[in-house]
Amino acid sequence: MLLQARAITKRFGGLLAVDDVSSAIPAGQIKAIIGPNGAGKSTLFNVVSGLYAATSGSLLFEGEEITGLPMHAIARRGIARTFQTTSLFAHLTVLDNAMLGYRRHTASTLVDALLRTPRTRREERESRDAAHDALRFAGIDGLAHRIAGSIPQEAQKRLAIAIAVAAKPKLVLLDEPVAGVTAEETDAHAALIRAMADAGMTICLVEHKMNLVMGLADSIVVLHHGKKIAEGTPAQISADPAVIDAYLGVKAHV
Ligand SMILES: Nc1ncnc2c1ncn2[C@@H]1O[C@H](COP(=O)(O)OP(=O)(O)OP(=O)(O)O)[C@@H](O)[C@H]1O
Repeated sequence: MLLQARAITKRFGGLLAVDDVSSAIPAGQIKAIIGPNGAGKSTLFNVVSGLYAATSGSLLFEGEEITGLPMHAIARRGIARTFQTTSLFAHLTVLDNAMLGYRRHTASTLVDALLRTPRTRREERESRDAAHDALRFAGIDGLAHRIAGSIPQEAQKRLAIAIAVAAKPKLVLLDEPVAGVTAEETDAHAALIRAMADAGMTICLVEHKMNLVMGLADSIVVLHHGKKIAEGTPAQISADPAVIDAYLGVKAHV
């Protein structure tokens, strides 16, 4: 298993946002987390990526304990994430944003940077190459020198993915990758996510758009009031009465 979550619980005061959730993601799999608003999906992501410390439970990545490590340490292990709300540096270029994604591989200190040591120059070259590769992968290398805040929203979503890809991660956490994009663009994003998996990245995504989830995921975890109520293939999940009751049935009426 690439990632194992064991009995993860996250409490905010009196609220149990994530309640005793266990799951595992084998390398190469696309795992989706679904559930109604407030079910605890983003909170679980935030625990896995190190933004929040779990109240209890443990996380193993490549068999090693990562519970409680800070975000940058988790990123260095090879876990990248995108955020639901775009978290780009809007005033920087598309290329600069993608170069930031590569940071976990660089070791230059401020002194190196000021002295422009050979290490700094080599790392700049490497991160530029990795950033261009990631932008090409996401289909937006043509926008490399544009200001990130000025490109269309769909391209910004692609950039968020490119930033994650530039980190050359083993596991990518995608938080609502197609929120706010059109149906047509959703298909193109699905193809991009599939290409990430084909390139060797393991994917865990939170998404409300069921057509994307059902078409893409190898396995789905369903959360409801912080608890895992089901886990299985898209066919198993779409036929599960508890899931239909808690989520899919409700969505059908919206
Ligand atoms: N930082 C926080 N402080 C306090 N409560 C929080 C915090 N973050 C989330 N919560 C609460 O935890 C619960 C789970 O929220 P979470 O955002 O994880 O749900 P979600 O399934 O991602 O929902 P959505 O689909 O709307 O994004 C909610 O009741 C939410 O209000």
